[in-house]
Amino acid sequence: MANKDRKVLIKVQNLKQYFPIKKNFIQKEKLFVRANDDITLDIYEGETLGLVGESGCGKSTLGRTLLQLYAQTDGRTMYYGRDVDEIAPAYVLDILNHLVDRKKEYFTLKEKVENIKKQYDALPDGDEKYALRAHLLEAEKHSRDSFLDIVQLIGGFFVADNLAPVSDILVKEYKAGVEYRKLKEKQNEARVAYEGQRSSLKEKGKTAVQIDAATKGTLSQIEKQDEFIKIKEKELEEIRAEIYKLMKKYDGNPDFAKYEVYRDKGINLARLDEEESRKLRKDLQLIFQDPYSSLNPRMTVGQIISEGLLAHKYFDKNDEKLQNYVMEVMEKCGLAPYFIHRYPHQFSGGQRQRIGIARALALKPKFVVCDEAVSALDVSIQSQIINLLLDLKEQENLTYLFISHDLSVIKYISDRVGVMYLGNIVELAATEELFAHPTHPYTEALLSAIPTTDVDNKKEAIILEGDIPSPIKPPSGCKFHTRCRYATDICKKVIPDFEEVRPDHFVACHHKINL
Ligand SMILES: Nc1ncnc2c1ncn2[C@@H]1O[C@H](COP(=O)(O)OP(=O)(O)OP(=O)(O)O)[C@@H](O)[C@H]1O
Repeated sequence: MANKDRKVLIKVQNLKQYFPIKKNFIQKEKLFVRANDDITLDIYEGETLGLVGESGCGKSTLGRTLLQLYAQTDGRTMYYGRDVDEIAPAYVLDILNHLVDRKKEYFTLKEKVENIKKQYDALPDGDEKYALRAHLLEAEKHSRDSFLDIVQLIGGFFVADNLAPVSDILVKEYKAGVEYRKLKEKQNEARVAYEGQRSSLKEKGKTAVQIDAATKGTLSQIEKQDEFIKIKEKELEEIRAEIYKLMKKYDGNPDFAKYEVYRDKGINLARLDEEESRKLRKDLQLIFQDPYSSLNPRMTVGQIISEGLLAHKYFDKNDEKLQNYVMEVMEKCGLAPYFIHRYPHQFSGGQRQRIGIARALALKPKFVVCDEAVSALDVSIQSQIINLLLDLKEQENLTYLFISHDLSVIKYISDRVGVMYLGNIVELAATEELFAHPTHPYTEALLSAIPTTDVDNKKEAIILEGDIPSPIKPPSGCKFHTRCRYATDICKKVIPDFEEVRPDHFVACHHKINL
């Protein structure tokens, strides 16, 4: 299936993660480790995306930033695993409340881009122009970000000269929608509790008449609430009809459809506050590299797996079903249920990694970052864990970001592979395509270093000259130019675009190979 037909789970645009460095007294400027430096990437539902690159290139940082374990420095990370009104983030209401000002702000940013563009176009090729290009790209990015903030929420309404009435009605709809959803959720919980109460009475041997009498009060409350929910539903429908009427006023505008396509139900992860992020954390899980240090030695396996389940209120502490559920997950992950009372030190490395996997998967996540998840294990155990991860992915419909420096593991497990160098993804393609046609010189060098048993077809390993440059002051232009055997003058000056060279195969390089 072509990527454009697949469902995106996470959409990353121009993501930056800079870590500040403490200033000393000789140092004049504030310095940053540019661990992720402008990454744009779609992660599709159900895929395993492999991430490779030398140590320190920013793989772990990317994984953790996507999970919002670090507050990202810049860029957009949109998540489509849940509807925006399910989480009801405050940022959405804030944008809807300030549509008029937001649009003005956007036009100011757009004008700034146009001015820089004019200066840029007037300059002859040369250093001054190259320097201005970086500035232009940055300004374009800010303007686009501001545009997307608005248009993703209001679509075609963007054409309205006066956004005040649009703002009013959309705020009304948003508030009513969130209230309605909450009421429905509460009502579902009340119904489950009611059924639970009835079946426990039945287990205690009560007759139908006795059960009816004991639960009559709860039932009448539920029915009353049903009436109230119906009223709220009607109110919401009326607001939506009003919105539709307002939309009719604008949909004849030739630009309406153009803006309407930007409407987006995703959640901007970086804009969530702590409580909102917490609600999503169960969806986004991490399996660590080191099965030794990532498990608390003072907790039993049962406690380790239950911890997240209790924190996210899947179960109550005294719920009898908790232990059964933990044992079920353990079994799925290849751990005998009677291990539940054992401590981590009583297990081998492979078994500990299974505990780490069970801990993450117990929460029924949608997206899992596996950060060097098998690197600390013996080769024979590695393949068991990889196969377990693949089986679980199928069963639970998971999406993986699989980080590894080991290309054979990446080749085996991934549907697509991203190659990172000094904070950027320099090449991205389907696994087979990438291994058959490495198009970035860095990928070519990485692949040439994989040991092979094919004696007749032995390719010579390409030795990368020089050290990995510092991510604090990375080389100008293409960051790989200091070690690239094809580099020319342009590579030192111009940041290469991330271009699609074949369907769904992207590369950032001025001298692409194997084309
Ligand atoms: N919390 C942090 N504070 C400051 N710098 C950091 C932090 N985390 C990572 N870095 C720096 O960011 C860069 C990228 O590190 P990262 O761990 O993401 O790379 P990696 O590709 O995962 O490497 P490895 O395979 O060695 O873990 C490195 O220069 C690292 O020193």
